[in-house]
Amino acid sequence: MTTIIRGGTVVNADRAFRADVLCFGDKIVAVGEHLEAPPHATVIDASGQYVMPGGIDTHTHMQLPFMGTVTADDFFTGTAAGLAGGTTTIMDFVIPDPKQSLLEAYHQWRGWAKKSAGDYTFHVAVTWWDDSVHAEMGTLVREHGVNSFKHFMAYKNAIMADDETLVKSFTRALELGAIPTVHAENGELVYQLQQDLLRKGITGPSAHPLSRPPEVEAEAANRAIAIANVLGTPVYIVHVSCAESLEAITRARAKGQRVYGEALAGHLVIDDSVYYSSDLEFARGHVMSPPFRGKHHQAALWQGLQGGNLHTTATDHCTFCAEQKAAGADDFTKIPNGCGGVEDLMSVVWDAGVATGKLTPSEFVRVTSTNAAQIFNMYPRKGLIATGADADIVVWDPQGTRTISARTQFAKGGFNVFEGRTVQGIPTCTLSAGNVVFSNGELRAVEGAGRHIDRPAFAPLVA
Ligand SMILES: NC(=O)NCCC(=O)O
Ligand SMILES: [Zn+2]
Ligand SMILES: [Zn+2]
Repeated sequence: MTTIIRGGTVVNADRAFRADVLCFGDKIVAVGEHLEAPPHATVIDASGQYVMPGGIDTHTHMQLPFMGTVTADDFFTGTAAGLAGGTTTIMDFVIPDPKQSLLEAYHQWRGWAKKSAGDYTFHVAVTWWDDSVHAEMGTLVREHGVNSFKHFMAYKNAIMADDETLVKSFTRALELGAIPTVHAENGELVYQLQQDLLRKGITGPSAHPLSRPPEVEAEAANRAIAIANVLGTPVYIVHVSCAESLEAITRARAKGQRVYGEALAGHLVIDDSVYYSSDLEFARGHVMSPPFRGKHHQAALWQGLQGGNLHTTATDHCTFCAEQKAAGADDFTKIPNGCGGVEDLMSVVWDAGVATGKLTPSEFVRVTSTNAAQIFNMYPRKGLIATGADADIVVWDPQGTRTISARTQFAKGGFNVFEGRTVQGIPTCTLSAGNVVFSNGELRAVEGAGRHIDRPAFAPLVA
């Protein structure tokens, strides 16, 4: 299939320029002014629009078995929703049960992901430790294109990694040229605070943020950063939600440590008032960890993105419907943690970032794709509009608007944390591997068309 995108402004992380983009098969084969195209080529008119690398959502959970249930979006519906929003690659998580073989879990997730409509790749969680985990990390890196390992410092009595696991896994990741990543929350403190709140009879969703204050996140972020510093490993902190964690990252980076941070679209624009709604279904719908925070944390996160101390944007897309969330109607600790957003990531970051003047279009590309591609070693295949790169492209109308609603979204779960928000900046066309998969509101996602993206170790900018 040959496609030419004519008359737009190509935006890369380093510059923006007027050019046509010619795609053949799954690759970009030419970028330049007034390109010739074969007569049978599909022509996309991008005049007045931006032509940008498709988004990379560094943090999703499709079809995740979690807290006694399974997320509403599977790999087809979740990746298809991403394509509708201009996100063409997701980075999902293999999460082995404690004592489960990492390789067994990896193959399980690879099987589930075969139905993906867009490209995908996996971080693998290290939830326990013994010599077999050490060995399987090596196999995953050398034979399966995994170069990042996730550590949950929260979720005690489930998937929480203790300090021994963190130290041993970080050490192993360093040997292998892989990057350790952490969900930074002190799981013991969360557990104790939860029990305390339940004892006091505070059982509703408003207890959720009380059990996970910023200090709980900051302690874990500081600990992970200190461990990484002692061992000499890079470290990537997922879903940084508060000023205190960002301060830890900023301090470490100022001393030359390779620390990277991810901001979620939700944490950038939603505040903790959602937990105090009298509509308990609405409040439960927002239960995710770390929780939404007070407004000054949002301002800090934007400064982190602007100042280069936060690097990527993501959603932690992890959808549960109201019935699933109702499992915690009498006990907030039983509400499945997670919210959606993969479909809205690009528009929410553009609307609140670029349309308000906080980010330039090139900075937008940097934080929605290029940095992710570089940190996780998919660059220049992903995160760049250039000859030889994957034809994962979003044609972007910077003036176009849309009102986000669960009623019109492609994602499952029947709920949207951005409900009612009118965003400026929308995709008019998305190409995935050279195929038009979304055009002017029409989703043409194909089940199984997505590919697994191998990520070699020793990313040049990181390891
Ligand atoms: N974030 C969340 O609440 N659910 C998904 C699992 C995780 O990332 O912690
Ligand atoms: Zn997490
Ligand atoms: Zn997550």
